[in-house]
Formats: sequence, structure tokens, C-alpha cells
Amino acid sequence: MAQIAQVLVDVPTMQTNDPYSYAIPDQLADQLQPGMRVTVPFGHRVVSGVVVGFTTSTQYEGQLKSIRAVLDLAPVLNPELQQLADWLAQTTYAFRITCIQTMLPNLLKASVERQIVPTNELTATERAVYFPDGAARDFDTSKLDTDTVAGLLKLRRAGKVTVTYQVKDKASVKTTPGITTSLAPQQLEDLKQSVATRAPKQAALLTYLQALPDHPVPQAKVAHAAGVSSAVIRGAETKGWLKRTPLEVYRDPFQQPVKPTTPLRLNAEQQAAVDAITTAVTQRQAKNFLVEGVTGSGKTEVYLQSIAVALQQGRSALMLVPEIALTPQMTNRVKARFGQRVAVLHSGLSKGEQYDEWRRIDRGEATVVVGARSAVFAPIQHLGLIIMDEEHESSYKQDENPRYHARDVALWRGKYHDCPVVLGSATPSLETRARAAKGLYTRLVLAHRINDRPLPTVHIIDMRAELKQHQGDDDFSAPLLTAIQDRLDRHEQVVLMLNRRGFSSFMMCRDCGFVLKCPNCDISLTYHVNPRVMKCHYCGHEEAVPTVCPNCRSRKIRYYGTGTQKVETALQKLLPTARILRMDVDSTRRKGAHEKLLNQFGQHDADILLGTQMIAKGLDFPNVTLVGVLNADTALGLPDFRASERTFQLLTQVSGRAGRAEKPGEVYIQTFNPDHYAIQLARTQDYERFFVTEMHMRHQGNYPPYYYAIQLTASHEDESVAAKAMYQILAAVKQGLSDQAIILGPTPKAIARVKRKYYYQVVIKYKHEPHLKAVLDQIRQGSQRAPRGLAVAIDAEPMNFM
Ligand SMILES: Nc1ncnc2c1ncn2[C@@H]1O[C@H](COP(=O)(O)OP(=O)(O)OP(=O)(O)O)[C@@H](O)[C@H]1O
Ligand SMILES: [Zn+2]
Ligand SMILES: [Zn+2]
Repeated sequence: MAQIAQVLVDVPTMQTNDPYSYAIPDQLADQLQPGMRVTVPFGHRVVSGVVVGFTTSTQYEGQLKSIRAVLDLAPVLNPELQQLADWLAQTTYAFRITCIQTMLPNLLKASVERQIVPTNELTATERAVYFPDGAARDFDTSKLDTDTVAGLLKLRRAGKVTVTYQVKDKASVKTTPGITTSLAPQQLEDLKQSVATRAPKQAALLTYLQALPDHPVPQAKVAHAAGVSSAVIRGAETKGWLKRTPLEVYRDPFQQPVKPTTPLRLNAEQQAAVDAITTAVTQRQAKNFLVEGVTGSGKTEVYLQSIAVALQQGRSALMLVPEIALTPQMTNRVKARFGQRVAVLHSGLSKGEQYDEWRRIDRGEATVVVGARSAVFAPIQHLGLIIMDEEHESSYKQDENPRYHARDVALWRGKYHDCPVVLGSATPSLETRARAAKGLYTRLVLAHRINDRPLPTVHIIDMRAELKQHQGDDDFSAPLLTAIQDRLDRHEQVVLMLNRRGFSSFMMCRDCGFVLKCPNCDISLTYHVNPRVMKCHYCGHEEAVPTVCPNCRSRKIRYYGTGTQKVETALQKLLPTARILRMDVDSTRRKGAHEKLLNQFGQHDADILLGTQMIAKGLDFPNVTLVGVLNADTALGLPDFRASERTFQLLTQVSGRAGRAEKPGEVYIQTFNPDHYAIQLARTQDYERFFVTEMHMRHQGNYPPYYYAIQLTASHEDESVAAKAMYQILAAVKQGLSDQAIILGPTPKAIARVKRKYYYQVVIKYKHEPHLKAVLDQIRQGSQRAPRGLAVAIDAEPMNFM
């Protein structure tokens, strides 16, 4: 019985988790492998798909259609990642093909040209048949006949040809001149004798060329090693001593060279953590750890020394960070320790850079991978350790399909590879800390700062009282201003944070109360100073700043609230000599801008770093002795069960930037809710107390982690269509649920209209519902037959219920 290929097709309107059956053309029979992409006829079209398996029988009655072409010479997903895709589809209620696409490097989605390169393994006949002109050839299945494709696949599998990828955009392979010589050592020696005395530089170059390896060496390296100028090298080229050929180089996504570092001497707490982790590494145990270490306790050093042990064991390591663009210091520290072995993956890289890094991982040249969320899918082999820094960060959860959490994927891969997973944070997520309490993770505590430096002293400033007392500026309290001035006098540095979450500066008419809103979304437009424009932060809509109220024609329409630019202007007026660096989405839009600003601050080219939440994490600047939080509680009012947790985490993290070196740190938190427990406990930096308090609140409110949660959302341009769909879905869900489950809604979402669409939601909280999964699978399938324009989303363990 002939083999039949099972293919997941990529047809957005006809998605299913069941593969379709296709006949395999005879020539491809032995060459096709799971994980390869193919094109297949589907209806009247030809579509692409991924082979996920083989079978010998099929339910399908008629004549099977055949696979048209294979797109890959080797599987783009290895067996591990194929299994992972299935698991991801199961647990996130996404389609398998969506999961696979999420996992593939962007490179494979971009237009790439593949070239097949002959190697010396080829027999003369093979060479004659497949490479008649001796050169590499393009692999373009639309131009090659099936026999040739099958033949090439076979050669590839036998390792007789290699494949290179060429990204079609301008960021293709980068080259530098490389030097080779076709002269024999003796010829070079003769030449050297003849020039020795009159041209010592040329002689030096000839000496170097005698020891030149077979492969091309970068010209810069030759020039440096032989101590000659490029003019001497070009002269040698004209004399025929050497040849210059383009040599492929990797783009280095690190602009600055990093100084290598060596392991630090660990303190007792760090040592205990490293011992526990590395025991699991060497014994190849899928054991999971929570490193709960206060800010500045040296968690990074624990990660680095644990990674080093994994590398010694011949294994590789994956280190996840929340957002690479925001954490250049962390990336640099890893690079400083492991140098060329490090690959960095993130969306801020150009296509070409991503391609280079991916290729280095794929070839096994990079054994330490640092990356943000999607790096959790990197095709790393022989994983010996996975680290997730700042594990509480919400950016680890993807907010579109598949709605996965990188932490879950990391734990899955740890199990697959028999390697430990380390979750680290000064403020672990409630879920993680609760799991550690249950014994699912081993808790490793770093309770002290390095060298027993004290945690900063935190002052809470009641802004209600402040505003009553003095008429001045409403952004800065008197004690905070005094403290800033004090730091300026002592030549120390200040970090000021303006919390932008749940907050915006909007236009409001003081006469009629009219608020300028986005015509597409249900939220107010945000006032921007430079350029002066009103902007919607959800859909990007822009319009001119009004001078009269569109509602009552009053001229008293003003902006309300505070933006970083406005605060900068106000602060500069109050402290004319202060050098202020502003860091927000506007000042960091350009590539590398974030790192540049941080470098400036690190070199003390500025006294004050003023920024949004992006300055709260990971910064390690010894000269910062004061941290000010201008508005601690803007997020507390959000209809989000994690509002307190987020506020506590943010305040603790940003406070942790102060006093990390010899000089002690101080923190001022300005708030309108000075008695709120999240703020009070941030004052004492007492995570454990916060955990207990917040767990109690969650227990009372039946929230995660006491309950599991599913959020279902329906959206449509017509509000009634969205609402109706939500009621129908709810009816279906109810049938599968016991009366123990708690259902919230249907309700319009907190921001009910975004990008011209209305959003309705239902939240299900449950403990044990064996039928729920089947019902949700049905909803996912049924969403294919939904009215035009209706989108249904299923989010397991949503980050919020808003
Ligand atoms: N064993 C050690 N001896 C001396 N200095 C150390 C040691 N371990 C770490 N450090 C230094 O202490 C500082 C704080 O360490 P690190 O940034 O790793 O803290 P962290 O726990 O990651 O803090 P945060 O959660 O605030 O980012 C760094 O400057 C680091 O170089
Ligand atoms: Zn008005
Ligand atoms: Zn909008």
C-alpha cells in the first residue's frame, strides 16, 4: 500500500486541526519528511501546507490528489517542535497551522532564495547530473521537475549538498573581503627572500600568507596580524600573491563591543542557588526552580554561572528576557560572559540579522540563545538549561493567536529535554509563587542585596494633602523636589517614573465636560506635544489639537493629565541646571535609541532619567541614589484583577533601581491612595507579605490562581452581532459546565470599541470541568461558520479580564 501524506493546509477560511490526505508522487516517496512544507491542490487553488505525518489508509473515498511540490530540502520543524505545535494547539485552542507559523522564524516567512551548494562528497556522476556547470544552483521548485527535486532531496539527506538561504530584501548576506593565496609555501618563501630587505612590510605579509589556512581569512584580520596596511594588501593582490574574495560575515546586532567578564565570587545565597540548579543540569533532571531574589541580589550572576555549567556539559542554554530592546544591559552581560557563543533573537533585529542569528543556532554555532517571548521556539538542540528572567512580566503572554504563555512552553521544553527551568524575579507572579508553595517549583531565595547593601528607604507621599498645601506644580511634591535638588548638588543620579498604564493626557472642555475621543475606538485621544497632535493609542488615528470645543464652541478646552514631555518641560523649569533624559515610546522609536539613552545616562551625561514603565526593569546604575514615582496609582483603578499585583511589582522593581552600589538609595512614591496595601507593602519591599495578602484577596474574589479562567471574546463592527454571538456561545458553554463554574457576562469589554469593532466577552472561572475542553474545541471549529466579520477569541488564563 502506497504511503499517503497528511498535510495541514494553510487556508485561513477553512482552518481545521485535522490534516488532509494527499498522494505522494513516486519520485518523492522516500524523500518527504514530516515538518517539510509543500504545495498542494485545494479546491481550485494551490495552497501551501506542512506535512505532519504519513498513513496508509484514508477515510477519503475518491481519488486522492497529489502533492504538487516540496518547498523545503529539510524539515523546517524538527520532531520536538512538531510535537510542541500539537500541544500548543491543544492548550491554547488555536489551530495547528497557526501554531506552526508562530514557531517558524520570520526568515522562512519572508521571501528567501535557497541555493544548493555541492560538496566534495558528491560522486562524479552526481556532479555531472545535478551540477553540470559546477556551481551552486537555485532551489526553486516551481522551475525544477519532480525528478530533479527528488534527487536533490536525496543528496541533501545524504549530506552531499548543503543549503544556503538568501533573504531577498536588501539585508541579504553581508560580505567583507577575504584573503586566500594560490601560491605554494615555497613560492612564498622565494618571494620573501627577494623582497626581504627593501620591503619589510611585504615580507611580513608573505610570512603571514605562508601560514594561511585553506579557507579565506578576513582582510582586516590579515592586516592586523601581519601588521600591514590595506594598501600593502592591495599591492600584493596586483602582484598575484593573494586573491581577495567576498567572504560571508554575520551581522553583529550588538553595536558596542562588549568587554569580556569572568565569573564573580558568589555569596552563600547565590552559591546555594547555583548548586541546586547545576545539580539538576548535570543530572539531567527536568526540575523547575523559582529564584526569588530581591532587587540587586545578583540573580544575573546565578543565571550566568548556571549557564556556564550547562555549556561545560556540552549542552546549550536558552535565556528568556521580557523585551530585549528594553534590556540591553542584560543582553550585554550575557554576551560579555559567553562572547561569540551567544545568539540574540528579537523582533527589533533586521531580517538579515534575524537570519544570521537563526542560522547560527541552527548550525549549532550559538549555544546560548537570549531572546524575548518567541525565542522560546528557537530550534536549539541539546538544551541543558532554560532561564526565564522577570518571569512575572506580562509580555511573555502573546495576546493574539496562539495565545500562549512562554513560561508554559519553557516548562514543556524542559520536560522534553530533561533539563531544568529556572524562573527568576524579585516579584514573582502570584501563580508561580503559589506553585512553588505547592512544591511544584523548588524555591531558591536571595533575601539580601549583594554585599548586604540595604534596600532603599521608601517614602510614601500623600498627594491629596500635597495639593491642598501648595498651589505649585501638581506633578512634583515638595519633598521629592528637595530630594532631587539634593542629588544634583551631590552629583548623584535620579530615576523618575511616570506610570502611563491606564493613564493618558486627554482634552477636556472645562465648560461642558466634553472629552475628545477617537472616532474608531471607545477611548479618549492622547495629547502629544511634539509633533503637536491628538493620537489614539489603540488604532493610531491622529487629528489636530482642537482650539474650540466641538460640542459647545467654548475656548476652554484644555488637556488634562500628564505626559512625559509635559513633565520634562515642567521639571526643566523647576530645575534649570538639571540635565534630563526622557525615555518613552517617542524618544525610543529609532532602532538602538533605547540603548544609546541608557549609555548616556550610564556615563553620567545626564542627571535625571525620566521615563515610563520601560525604565523600571533591570537597570543597574551604581550612581542612582534616588527614585521618584510621580503617579503610583493610575493603574489601581483599572477593572483588572491583577491591578494590585501589577502596581506592587512595578513599584518594587522601580524602587530597586536605587542604591545598588556603595551609596544608599531613597525612593519617593507619590500617590492618591497612600493606604492601599499594594502601595504600603511596596514601601517595605515585602514581597512575601504581599503574596499572602493578595492570595487572600484572590481567594475572596474567586480569582486565579484559586480558579482557572477562560476568556471568550466576540467582536464585530455591528454591536448587536457581537453581543448575539456571545450569548449563543455562552449557551453552548453552559451545557458543558457544572454548576460549580462561575460565569461573568456577557458584557461589553472595558474598552468596548477598538478599531471600529465592538467587543463582548464572557469570563469563565472554574476548578474542575472535564467537558469544557471539548466544548471550547467545538467553539473554535464553529467559529469558521460564523457570520462574516465576526471574530471569536478563546484566551486560556488571560492576563486580565478587561
Ligand atoms: N557575587 C557577587 N559579588 C560582587 N558583585 C556581584 C555579585 N553578584 C552580583 N554582583 C553585582 O551586583 C549587582 C546587582 O546584580 P544583578 O543586577 O544581577 O541583580 P538582580 O538580582 O538581577 O537585580 P534586579 O532584579 O534588580 O535586576 C550587579 O552590578 C552585579 O554585577
Ligand atoms: Zn465644551
Ligand atoms: Zn482609535
